[in-house]
Order: sequence, then C-alpha cells, then structure tokens
Amino acid sequence: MSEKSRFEKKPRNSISADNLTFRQRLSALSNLPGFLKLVWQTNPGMTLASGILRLIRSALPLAMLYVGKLIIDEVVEISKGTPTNSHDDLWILVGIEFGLAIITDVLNRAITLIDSLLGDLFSNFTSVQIMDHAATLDLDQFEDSVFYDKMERARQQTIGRTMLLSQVMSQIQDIITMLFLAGGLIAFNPWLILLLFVAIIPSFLGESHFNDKSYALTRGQTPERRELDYIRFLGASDETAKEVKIFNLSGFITDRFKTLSGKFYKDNKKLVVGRAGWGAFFSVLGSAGYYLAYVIIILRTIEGKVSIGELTFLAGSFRQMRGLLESILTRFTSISQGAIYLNDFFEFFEIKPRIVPVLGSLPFPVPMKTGFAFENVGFRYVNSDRWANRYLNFTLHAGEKLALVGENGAGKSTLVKLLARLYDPTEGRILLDGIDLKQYDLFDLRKNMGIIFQDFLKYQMTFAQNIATGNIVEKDNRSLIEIAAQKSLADLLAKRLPDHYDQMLGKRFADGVELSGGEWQKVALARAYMKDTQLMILDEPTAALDARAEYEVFERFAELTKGKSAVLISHRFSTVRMADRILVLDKGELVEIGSHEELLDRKGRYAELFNLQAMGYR
Ligand SMILES: Nc1ncnc2c1ncn2[C@@H]1O[C@H](COP(=O)(O)OP(=O)(O)OP(=O)(O)O)[C@@H](O)[C@H]1O
Repeated sequence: MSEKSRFEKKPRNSISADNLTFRQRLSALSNLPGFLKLVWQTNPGMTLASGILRLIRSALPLAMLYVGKLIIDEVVEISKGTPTNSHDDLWILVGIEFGLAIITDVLNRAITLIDSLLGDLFSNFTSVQIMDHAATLDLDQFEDSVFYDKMERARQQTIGRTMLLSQVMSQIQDIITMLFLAGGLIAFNPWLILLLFVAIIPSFLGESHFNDKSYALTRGQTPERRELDYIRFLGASDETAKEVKIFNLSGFITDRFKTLSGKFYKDNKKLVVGRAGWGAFFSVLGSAGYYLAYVIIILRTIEGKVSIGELTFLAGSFRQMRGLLESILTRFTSISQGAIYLNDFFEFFEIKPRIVPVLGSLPFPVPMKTGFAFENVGFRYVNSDRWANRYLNFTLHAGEKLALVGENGAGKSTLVKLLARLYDPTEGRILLDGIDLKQYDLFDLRKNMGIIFQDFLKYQMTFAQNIATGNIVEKDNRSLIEIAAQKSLADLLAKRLPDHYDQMLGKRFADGVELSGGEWQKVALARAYMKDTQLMILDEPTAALDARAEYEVFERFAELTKGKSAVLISHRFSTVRMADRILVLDKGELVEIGSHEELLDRKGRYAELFNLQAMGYR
C-alpha cells in the first residue's frame, strides 16, 4: 500500500463527496441509528422525555384545528337562531381550545429546554469520545495529512451534530403531526393531499441540489480551511507575535489570508446567490398550490358540500401541512447532509492504532536484567522515503548511561521514540531482557520510562501542575512535586515567583508569568523526577541551559539515577563525556560506540566532533 493511502479507508456507504445523488442521501441516513444510539448513551432519561413530549405535541395541531371547526360550526348554528343549549357547549369548546393552546406553549418550551440541555451534554460526550480515541492513536497517524483532515472534520462538527440532534427529533415530530393532519384531510378530500405534494416537490429538489453543492464545496475546502486557521493563528497569537514583528511578516500573512478567504467568499457567493434565486421561485410555486387548494375548498363550501367550520379546518390543515411538508423536506436535505458529515465522525472512530496493548502482555521487568538490545533496527517515517534509523545493533545495558551523539537529523530523537514505542521499527526488533518489546504491556512500559523531549510542552498551567504532568496520578502530592523540583534545580525558581508553586505559567491566562527558555527546561526536567523509573531519557531538554547549569543538572542527574539506565542526548561534549558509553549516529546509522576515552583514542567521528567543539573554546 502506498504511504499516503495507509490510513485512507473506504468511506462509509461509499459516498463520493462531489456528486451526491438522492439515493446516496438516503443511504447516508443509515448513519442515523448509530447517531441516535450515541444520543441515548449521552442521557437515556432526557432522550426518552424528549421523545414522549414530542409525541404528545405532534397530536395537538390536529386537535386544535378540530376544536376550532366545532366552535365555528357552533357559532354558525347559534347565529342562525337554532334553539339548542349550544351556548354552554360553545364555551366548553373555547375552554378546551384555550387549554390546548397553553399545553402547546408549555410543551414547546419544555422540548426546547430538553433539546438544549441534551445538545450540550451530547456535544461534551462526543468531544470526550474524540479526545479519548485520539489518545489511543499512533503518533505517525497524527503525521498523516489525510488522517489529520478526518480528525479535524470529526472535531469541527460538534456543533453541527448538536443541531442535527434537534433536527432529527423535530423531523420525527413533524412527520407524526403531518400524519395526523393528513388523516383529517384525507377524510374530507384526498385530492388536496396530492396537490400539496405537487406544489412542494420542486422546492425540495432545488434544496437538495444546493445542499449537495454546499457539502462538496465545504468538504473540498477542508485543507485550505486548516491553512486559513493556521494563518489566523500566525497573525494573532502570543506565540508568533515576536517573529512576526521582527521579520515584518504581517503583510505576507494577511496577503495569504486575503487570497484564501477571497477565494472562499467567491465560491460561496456563487452558491448562495443561486440558492436564493431558485428558492424564491419554488416558494411562489408552493403558494400557488396552496391558493389553488383554497379556491377548491371555497367553491365546495359555496356549493354547500362542506360547512364553514370544515372550510376553516381544511384551509387550516392545508396551510399547516404545507408549512410542515416544506420544513420536513428542507430539513431532510440538511439532515441527510448532517448524516453524511457523520461519516467523517464514524470513520474517525474506525481508524485503529497499530501499537496497542496486547492481551496477556508482560509487565516491565523490575529490575531490568540485561537491558534493551537493538537487533538490526531500521525506521522510516510514514511520510518520508528516507530511513531515519537503519542497521542499529547495540545494547543499552541495565544501569548504563548511554549518550547519543550526532549531527542534526542523525536520528537521535527517532531512536528514543522507538525505545518508548511511540513508533515500532520498520525492520528489525528491539528486545528488553531478551524478549521483544512488543510483548510487554504498553502502559507499564511507558510507566517505567521517564522521557523529556527537546520539544516538551509548556503547559499553560501552574508551576506545580507543570511538574505533576510527569506523573499525573501524583498531581496532589505537593511534597513529591517539590522534591522533583529540587532535583532539577527548579525549586529556586519557584521561590522567586510571586505565587511560588501555584504560580500560573505562560501568557495565555490571567496572572501568568512567562519563563525564559532555560527556566522552562528546569521545570520540564522536574517531570522526569516525578516517578521512580527504570529508564530515564533526556532528549536535549537542556539545550537552553547555560553551560554551568547544564553541567550541574547532569551531574545531579547521574547521581540521582545511580544504578538506573539512562539515555542522554546533548550537543555539549562536556555533558556527553559523563556517560558510560557514547553512541555516535550518522545519517541514522551507528558509526561508533564506546566510552569517551575509547572514542577519542579511536580518532574517528566522535574525536573529530569533540575537537571541533573544543577548538571553539580555545
Ligand atoms: N515526524 C517526522 N516525519 C518525517 N520525518 C521526520 C519526522 N521526525 C524526524 N524526521 C526525519 O528523520 C530524521 C531524523 O530525525 P531526528 O529528529 O531523529 O534527528 P535528531 O538526530 O534527533 O536531530 P536533532 O539533533 O536536530 O534533534 C531527519 O531527517 C528528520 O527530518
């Protein structure tokens, strides 16, 4: 399979985005049961309540029209002077209609309330599901643009799905109301129903056509929309402001924004103008149908075939049914469109990670015996033709401190990610105490490793929370957090901050304090000390520390992790030489391995790099 299509799946129901037919719309509706199941899972009580209230509500229009007919017939009788006790009956009927009107109002409010609460819960529920699922996926899946677009679409449509929820519910309610009204209308004159459909269908087909176009347009624009979001972020964000100013990039950024957004505007305008014109035409057709029916009823009333009460009942039923049918049909197109968007949502959940915990997997060996052995390990990123690591054969012994050295892009970080099973090797295998790493419990493996990456996250949270992310179950263990901070030299910094460990960090939220690059690194390093691990990995998280601080950090690190295995990546040889052994990588391959002294004696690549740096200090 080609690299690009690795995560592409056959779309559900095989719907092509560009050319949707009526049948495809109908087949998209097959997503609705899954959708309603999700709604039910969100809150069964509310879903049931909404269903029952809507059912009652759907019978009310017919009941009101019928009572209205009885009232008018009664009034006509009284005005003719027919001697009956109809005065009493009349006021009872008026009372009933008043009661029905009040129930309608109350039910409308209750339904809107439940819909809005259920909608909020549903949006939260699906957002959590998306985050939970995203957390299970492999790192390389995030690096695949097809996957990324799919995740974006699944994420963005949270609001759309909430709307879809009330649309589906209203649709069911309106269909039931229609059936009630149709029953009444058929009893008097079935031909009127036919007229109703003839008047409405052109409008429905027009709506469908424009919705197809709109869906294809929006879907086709997803990559550009992501770019637009990114440009918006570049143009107005605390993270980018510095470079944008220094390099005077604002013109460049706004030009790109204008080009893209201008194109969107043009495409969308064409669509909405067309839709408005045709919409007006179809609406006129609908009115013509209604008035034709009205004339027929009036003529029959004049002929004396129907009473005045029936005239109002039929005209009222016809008018309401026209409104209902129109909204049912229009809603059908937007529901089926929403249902097509659900494809993206369900497809996202169909993407399964390949690096998964295996049933009956082994716990991490504590203590490690022989360590990690790389056997002819090679790795290539999904979106790349080059090998980032190749032919790696070496052992990271239990208790050993191994430093990785190599020029930029030599494959040091990749090697570390393979150790943590963020990726699995493309070829070869990694053994832990003689057993393939894949046989071990994934969570236990990561629990027994402490890794700080060069591009660690600067959480816009408090000082203490930033450290606690290293072992989140201990987030309330303040003494553990403080000890970790002491070990990484971050505690001196906490003491200087106004709110100490409760100091909000970063600029994004109120009272946040921005730290320097080196200060952030000390905070991040403390995360490594939050748990007692078998293997510590520091992937250049000290690059921004001054030479003295880095020396101090690593000296402590060596002392504090005595007897534990560790992998260090650093471009500073004063740090690297502290390691038991040094592994030199070049273009992903191992070129030398040995102690500092051994490698200097060998006068190879390491000696060359070491002398190059030493010369700079002379
Ligand atoms: N996510 C990725 N997708 C595709 N290629 C990648 C990815 N990450 C790294 N690479 C490529 O893999 C190679 C090795 O990268 P790696 O980050 O392992 O190097 P490194 O030795 O850690 O470099 P540095 O010293 O600059 O941190 C590089 O050619 C890089 O371009």
